[in-house]
Amino acid sequence: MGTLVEEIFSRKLGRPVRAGEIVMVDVDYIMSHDNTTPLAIKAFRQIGKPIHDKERIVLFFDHAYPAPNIAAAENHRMILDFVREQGLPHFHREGVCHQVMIEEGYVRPGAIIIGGDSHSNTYGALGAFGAGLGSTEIGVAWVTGKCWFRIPESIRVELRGETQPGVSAKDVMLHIAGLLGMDGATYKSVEFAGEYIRGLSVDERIIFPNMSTEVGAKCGLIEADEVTTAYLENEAGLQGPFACLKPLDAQYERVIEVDVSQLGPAVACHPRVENVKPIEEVEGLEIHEVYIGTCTNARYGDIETAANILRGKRVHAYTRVIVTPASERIYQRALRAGLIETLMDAGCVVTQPGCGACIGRHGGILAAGERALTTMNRNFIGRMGSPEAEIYLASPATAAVSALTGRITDPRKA
Ligand SMILES: CC(C)[C@H](C(=O)O)[C@@H](O)C(=O)O
Ligand code: SF4
Repeated sequence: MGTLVEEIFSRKLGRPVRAGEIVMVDVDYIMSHDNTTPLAIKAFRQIGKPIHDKERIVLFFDHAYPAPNIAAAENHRMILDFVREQGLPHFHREGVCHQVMIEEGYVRPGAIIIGGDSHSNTYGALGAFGAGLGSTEIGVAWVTGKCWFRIPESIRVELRGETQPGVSAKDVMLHIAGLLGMDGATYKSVEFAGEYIRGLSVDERIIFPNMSTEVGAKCGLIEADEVTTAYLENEAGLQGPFACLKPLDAQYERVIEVDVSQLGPAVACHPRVENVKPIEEVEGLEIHEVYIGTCTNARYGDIETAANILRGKRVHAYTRVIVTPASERIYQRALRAGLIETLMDAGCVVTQPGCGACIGRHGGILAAGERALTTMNRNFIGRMGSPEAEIYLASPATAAVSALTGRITDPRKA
């Protein structure tokens, strides 16, 4: 009996655990990528002991892949040598780590997964505990197969109603980020629930735990239901039974209720995610780059939304528009459906799957004085390149409509 995070840890440990307790648990998977694996390897070498279970380690090249410069190339070389030396079986290059973790079936309801990446919270969309940790802890977990946690207190976000046309799950999450603020859920578990969440696809649900990181949360969770299990069977190739845990007689530190039918399209303004404004307040602001990508909003439905808006039109002459599908699977599906052609005909640059322009390494770096409108989750200073550039966060529909005008534009007016 307890909150969803308490239920997940209680099941794993075989005894009831409560918020505030410090526990040591076996982790199901340990994820890291090209940006965080090098320091994990360093810690691993310092410990000098063998890997506990190779099956539980999942490694990615996604943050700067294919290598955009010599340093990234040397980095990949070093990691690949390690993968071969250790004979690690789970090595991926098919897109953003979090998306591929889910697609490839590493994420099961009830699982405990740690990742050397702050958006490892994403796995909570399928009822798994996912948390980001530092590289040293990743290296230690390779050796022990375990990790310690302080069980977090929980905030419940109850969402009801249906969104109006032109308003998407991203707008709802931006609204919540504005409501909670960037330290509004520090080290908490944020449970997203209610009829609105139940009515969303897994692809849309992912946005909420993914961006729980932006409000400081240790994890973001959605209880697994029949939508989750259908996804796991049909998309991730998993077979049940699944541990679809539910909170029971739970004690929440705070319960927030939002009627989503009252919300309009939202924009998180530079340089803080919590700086969320109704689109009317920023409409008309000139933009130099539109970036549709990342683990937050580059799934099939997002690409489809953008393609439907851009079909038969041309993006603004002075705005570059970059679309980076989150994974190869999404890219190929979009290709087969003709969406990539539609986007290219409209003047978009479609890049290889991965983190792309998200952290300013390659594929869409901003110059000083430039302003980007993107479907990402973060907009702090310097995130996409020059510290003198500005980043505004929005939904795929807002991004696509704005690509046509070169200015922040309300998707309801398209
Ligand atoms: C580079 C990596 C460690 C980082 C993270 O942990 O989140 C990145 O993925 C990000 O989104 O800022
Ligand atoms: S897409 Fe962006 S937010 Fe997601 S893991 Fe990559 S760099 Fe981080």
